[in-house]
Amino acid sequence: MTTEKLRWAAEQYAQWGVDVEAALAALAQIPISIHCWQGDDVIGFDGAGDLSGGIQATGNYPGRARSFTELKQDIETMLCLIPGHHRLNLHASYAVFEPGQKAERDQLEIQHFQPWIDFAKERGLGLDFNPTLFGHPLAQTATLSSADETIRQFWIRHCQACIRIAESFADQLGTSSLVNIWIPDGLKDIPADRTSPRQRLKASLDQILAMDYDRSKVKVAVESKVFGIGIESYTVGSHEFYMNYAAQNGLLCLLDSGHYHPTETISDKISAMLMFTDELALHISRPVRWDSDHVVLYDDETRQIAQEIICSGAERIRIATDYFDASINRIAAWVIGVRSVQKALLNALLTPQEKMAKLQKQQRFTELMALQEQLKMAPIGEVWEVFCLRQGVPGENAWLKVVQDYEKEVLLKRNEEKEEIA
Ligand SMILES: C[C@H](O)[C@H](O)[C@@H](O)C(=O)CO
Ligand SMILES: [Mn+2]
Repeated sequence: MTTEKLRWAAEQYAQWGVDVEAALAALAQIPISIHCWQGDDVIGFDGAGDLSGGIQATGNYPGRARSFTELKQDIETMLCLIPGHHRLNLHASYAVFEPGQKAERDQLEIQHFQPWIDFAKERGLGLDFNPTLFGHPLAQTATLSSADETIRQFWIRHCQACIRIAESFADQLGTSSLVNIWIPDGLKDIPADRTSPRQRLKASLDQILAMDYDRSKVKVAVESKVFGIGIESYTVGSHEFYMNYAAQNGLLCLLDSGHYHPTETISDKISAMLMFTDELALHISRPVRWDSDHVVLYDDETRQIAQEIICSGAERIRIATDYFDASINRIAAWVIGVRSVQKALLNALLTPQEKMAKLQKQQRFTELMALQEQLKMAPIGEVWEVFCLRQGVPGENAWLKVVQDYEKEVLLKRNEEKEEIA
């Protein structure tokens, strides 16, 4: 039945000159860096402090992962429901300590992440990393832009420790690791001095990058933001700051789709940024009114982002997901979000891009619009089902039952059991 369906779908797409098998093969080669923090509402394991920094995981759905063991179990369940081969994106706050062991964030070492490396090695996953400059007593006011030198140096040491740890990820897993720096520094109301914090942030980044590390193994990215809760009027790490800093220092500029003004989209930025840099990093999220970190859906902007990724060359773009929804089953949130990104990438791979670019160049906009609308009725669902089948994961109508069974057998029992330690 599936073969018949794929044959019929392939015939439909062939009318537009699209090769379905080539699209399926290309999709299987595009890794998504899946964020670990959807599994536990960005709390982490080091108990340093409640989530802060102007971000929020809203909702209180039962069964949140409370330890490495529980989060690993949830990630394993999630990975069985997502087609393809991907990467795991960790935050430094997910350090795994032996009972009674602890380490401050500026003292973190590879031993604190070896359980994650072993997990990744067993499953053929790459690991990406994020210094955690929030949810900590020394992140209450500012971090890399702090006027308190002791605080600023603490966070510089933390970022340098994370680069050293990521270098070991790359050594042990044989794939480079992205270290993405995002800081929550900013002000609730109108600043008197926008310049000095930015001068301190620049000095901090210069000091971090002065360390000796292998730039073929560790790719450092910097992530901008327009505002956060409690820092509505000014963020030190603005897009203009990081876009220029990244270009001047050979870093990746990371665009988070929830970090711009409500009517501003990152899809339009991708081709412009890649005119002037070799690589770009993305956090695909879904803002609703603000950087609300809603689960990514198969919507217009996600499809546009995917279109730009495929047109620009997926090998130049590090794709990651970033959202944290605590109002629904957290494994379902992962599965829906990552599969939405993949569906959007498949849609882009099934688009007759050259044909459409030619219509634009010839200013045949009537035909272009008609073709764009016609393609919305194309049978992508049949092709997606075959992709899931070939990748050994349940199709659209089957994966939720697996999550619901897991919820009954595992997640709901967590509330009855005491919290595990490791
Ligand atoms: C937890 C992540 O580091 C965080 O979401 C950051 O990437 C971000 O987008 C903050 O708004
Ligand atoms: Mn982000």
